[in-house]
Amino acid sequence: MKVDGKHFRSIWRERDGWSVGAIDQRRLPHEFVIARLTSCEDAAVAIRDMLVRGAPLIGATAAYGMALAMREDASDAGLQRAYDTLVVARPTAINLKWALDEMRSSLAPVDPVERAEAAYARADEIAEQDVEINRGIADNGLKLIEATAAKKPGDVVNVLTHCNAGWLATVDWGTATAPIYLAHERGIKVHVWVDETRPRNQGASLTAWELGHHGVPHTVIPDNTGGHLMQHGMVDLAIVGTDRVAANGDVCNKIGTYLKALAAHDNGVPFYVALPSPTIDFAVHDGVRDIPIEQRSGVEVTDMTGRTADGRLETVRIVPESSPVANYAFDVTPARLVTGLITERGVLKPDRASLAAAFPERIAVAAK
Ligand SMILES: CSC[C@@H](O)[C@@H](O)C(=O)COP(=O)(O)O
Repeated sequence: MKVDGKHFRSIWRERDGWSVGAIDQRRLPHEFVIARLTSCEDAAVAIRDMLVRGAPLIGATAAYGMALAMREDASDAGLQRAYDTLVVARPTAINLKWALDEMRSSLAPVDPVERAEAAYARADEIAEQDVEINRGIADNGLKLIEATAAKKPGDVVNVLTHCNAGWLATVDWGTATAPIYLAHERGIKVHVWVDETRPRNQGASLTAWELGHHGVPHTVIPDNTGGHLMQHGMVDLAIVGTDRVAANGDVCNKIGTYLKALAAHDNGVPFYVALPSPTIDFAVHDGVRDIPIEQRSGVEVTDMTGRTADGRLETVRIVPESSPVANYAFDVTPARLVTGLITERGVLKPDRASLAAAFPERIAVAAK
């Protein structure tokens, strides 16, 4: 996607051929800063500290982290050590484990002398595959936006989204935003309601920044606004991303997604989830019960950072010093509240049979 006319992906191999460039997402929307990752530890810290975030990008970063690790120590022990370091960086997005499993199984049979080269090649493939998958999601989700547009000729299609499931959260295009970008490119009038997404404000900081740079009309709303908009016919459809979809179609995504799905259900607003197939976890049968929910530092809740009028970044506390806080980073929306899963292989019903029929090769892997 473009930033000030220049094409960027969220992660790439630098010109030196071995170090890895990534946009430091903690600094957006205030500053556009590129970070250079030069070790497996750098990649693990980038994921843990959310320099990079978003399920597919976490997976791609982990893949490059393995490649960086193979430059340092390509032995069997080194391979396992890199896997163990990266796999615990964040617990909820299953793309992390998916990418590491892919890397480990393709590298294990390779002679250690050739492992570093093979690791970069496989990491590049994982990144390219993400872009291709998201293009598939764009095509399949576009049909839903087109169908909505056809019902209100000349009118704007209003899409509500939560968190950032845009190109910054993937390698390119995004998942939830991919159909929106394509619809915009095709001349369909779309407008996006962007949930601010407390506590880290990925909607206000990242989705709004992305959409703005791409010229897509949008409005940032406080997280509590969606229900009101839906009651008044101001949302045609909701499209969100996901960090893990269980075999039964339950969807884990950024905290607050469940509440939006409830409001959508109550108001007859279609609620779609866009997902690349690596986000499906066939090993988890009941998402509400079994998907691990990351709990993050309370500082994300108590403190807010922003730019002052004279251009300084300032962090202020907004909660009384003595009040305890809780920071659950994700929640799970039961499949019964999801209208459809927008995947690279079509829009699926959120149930075991549909997921299994569309992605049989993933079941075999989960069963191993
Ligand atoms: C295509 S990204 C889908 C999800 O990863 C996204 O909606 C989300 O919840 C991101 O959470 P984050 O905590 O910012 O990594």
